[in-house]
Amino acid sequence: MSILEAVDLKKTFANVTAVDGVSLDVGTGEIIGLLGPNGAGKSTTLHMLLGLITPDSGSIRMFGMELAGHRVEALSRINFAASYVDLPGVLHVREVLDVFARLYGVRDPKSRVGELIELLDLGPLRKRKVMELSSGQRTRVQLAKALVNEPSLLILDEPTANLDPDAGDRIRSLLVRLARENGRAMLITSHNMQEVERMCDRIHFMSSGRIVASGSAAELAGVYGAESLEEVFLKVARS
Ligand SMILES: Nc1ncnc2c1ncn2[C@@H]1O[C@H](COP(=O)(O)OP(=O)(O)OP(=O)(O)O)[C@@H](O)[C@H]1O
Repeated sequence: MSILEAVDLKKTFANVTAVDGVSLDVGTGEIIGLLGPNGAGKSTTLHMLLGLITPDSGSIRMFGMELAGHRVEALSRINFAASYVDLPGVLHVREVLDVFARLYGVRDPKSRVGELIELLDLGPLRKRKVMELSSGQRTRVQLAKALVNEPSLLILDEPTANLDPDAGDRIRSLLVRLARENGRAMLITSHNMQEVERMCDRIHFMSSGRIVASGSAAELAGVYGAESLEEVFLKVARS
């Protein structure tokens, strides 16, 4: 079942065309990767899908509803994590998760927050202020926050950017498990090609605001005569 369908999205800031006709869809349990060089338009695309900025044109449907007319209902079923989004720094980790659980109307906030603390290995940090955490620790809190409402669609802008190899590996395994076992759909951006190769069912390469290549990692490697996704990236980015 299609959870997200975006058709022909366009966004221009002053004289910069950030997104120029992007169409994509995400189905139940699918992990879709959005790749591309710096400035390609990935975050702008995600921000339009999240309703944070309004597209100049194009349409977005989530769970069969037009986002523009059903924002509250659609957005209550998705969630988002990015390292550049600040969480309330003076609150303790547990308090932050509790606030978001209540904002999303989670039925039993206390037990959901307990589950997330366990899932993201935040036990030792639960009584620490968010502003005192390292960037990698904050990333784990961001991911816990993104899972608080058990979203059907997770939008993740570089979900493992600040994580050490061990924490990154654990988070990738967790996200893949949530997709495969719980049917959560995900749309992620990443500059880590091994991560994308391991996690994503389908990949879209963006360049100058457009999707210029799409397929599984294996399909893209075949099309570009490359041995790895990293090599595909270099060929696409430099072509
Ligand atoms: N609020 C804004 N005002 C003006 N220009 C913007 C704004 N947001 C993004 N842009 C421009 O739009 C283009 C796409 O930016 P975007 O952040 O979507 O790229 P990205 O693919 O996410 O890049 P990165 O990999 O560096 O995060 C860039 O040229 C950027 O400078």
